[in-house]
Amino acid sequence: MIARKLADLGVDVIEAGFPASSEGEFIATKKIFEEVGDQVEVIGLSRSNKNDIDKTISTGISSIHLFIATSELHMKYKLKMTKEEVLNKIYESVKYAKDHGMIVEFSPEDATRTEEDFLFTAIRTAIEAGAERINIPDTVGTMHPFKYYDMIKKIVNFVGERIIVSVHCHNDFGLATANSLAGVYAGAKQAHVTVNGIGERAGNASLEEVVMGIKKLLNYETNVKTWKLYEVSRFVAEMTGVPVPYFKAIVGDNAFGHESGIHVHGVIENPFTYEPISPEEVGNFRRLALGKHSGIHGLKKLLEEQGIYLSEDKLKIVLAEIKKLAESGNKVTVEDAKNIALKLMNS
Ligand SMILES: CC(=O)SCCNC(=O)CCNC(=O)[C@H](O)C(C)(C)COP(=O)(O)OP(=O)(O)OC[C@H]1O[C@@H](n2cnc3c(N)ncnc32)[C@H](O)[C@@H]1OP(=O)(O)O
Ligand SMILES: CC(C)C(=O)C(=O)O
Repeated sequence: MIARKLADLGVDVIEAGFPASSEGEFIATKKIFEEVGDQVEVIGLSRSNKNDIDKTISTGISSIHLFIATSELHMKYKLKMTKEEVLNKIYESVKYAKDHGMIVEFSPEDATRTEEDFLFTAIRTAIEAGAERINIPDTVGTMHPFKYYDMIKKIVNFVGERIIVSVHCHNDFGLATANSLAGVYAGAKQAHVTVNGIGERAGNASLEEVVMGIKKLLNYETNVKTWKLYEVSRFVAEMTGVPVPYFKAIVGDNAFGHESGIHVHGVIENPFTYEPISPEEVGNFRRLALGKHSGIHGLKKLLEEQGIYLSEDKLKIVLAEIKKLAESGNKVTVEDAKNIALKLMNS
């Protein structure tokens, strides 16, 4: 169901699963390919070994994302392999997948903590074996945008026009979106993202933020129908049981929420004063709230929407009541404002 939503949203690629990791992932990847493979590229994640590759191929998909770690830390403690062994694995696995007709994306896992010379050797090895996409994972989110920009720029120049460079950013320092945008600005043509930024630890770069950043901040185009972002976000939240944070950019319930009087006044006059994106553009909604920060303009508008028209003096009285209510720890609703106004009108 999520894959259908993503295909409809207009993403270019869905990484459907890791077929060798379980029967469920195998079936899901196969089914997703059968359901939406005619609309969107479906790719499967795989370690750099024959067993995982064979399993991925047997789902019927024709794109594979191969990865193996290249940092000293991961090679020594996790893989227990030498550099030479890792390079051999890269060459053999990419070549094997290519010989089976796959489109190959290769990731040097933990790329951003990999010694530079070795990283370039690993990338060159993957390309020589036939990889057509190189993904540069910031596996534990330790880059910052300036550094990641420089790194991606160098890699884009190194691999040339024929190879697509991709970015994959984790959010351990809250920089996944910023780093993804820095990578795209440096020439990456693909970004790995997840709906609502869900993922291991602090999560991955969020689809909604990266898409809107590319569109509005970099002024590049994607194929994503941005007005469906909110709907997809909520669908994934419901299916996963992982709620969307209230203050989440783009798709959070408060992403277009305004309470402060000065802001609400600005938005009433011209929404662009306090909304860099219009809520409709991402399928979200504007929410004007009442509270201790409210001002006359916003209160007037909310009451008039309820059919209540008060003089300036009366509005001031209602506003004072609202602030008092809010400051005593209550959440103030439009209904509260309406009741206060009606009481005043009848007194
Ligand atoms: C940064 C990332 O996101 S990487 C992708 C993360 N995703 C996953 O891990 C998918 C879910 N994983 C799983 O279901 C399981 O971990 C499996 C099926 C992949 C492997 O399970 P197990 O065989 O029980 O091994 P386990 O997970 O404990 O250890 C991983 C093994 O893979 C090896 N390995 C890790 N990465 C790679 C790689 N890219 N290429 C080859 N081997 C690798 C490790 O060295 C270790 O090998 P060992 O068993 O010989 O010591
Ligand atoms: C497999 C790779 C791309 C990964 O998920 C990571 O390094 O974070």
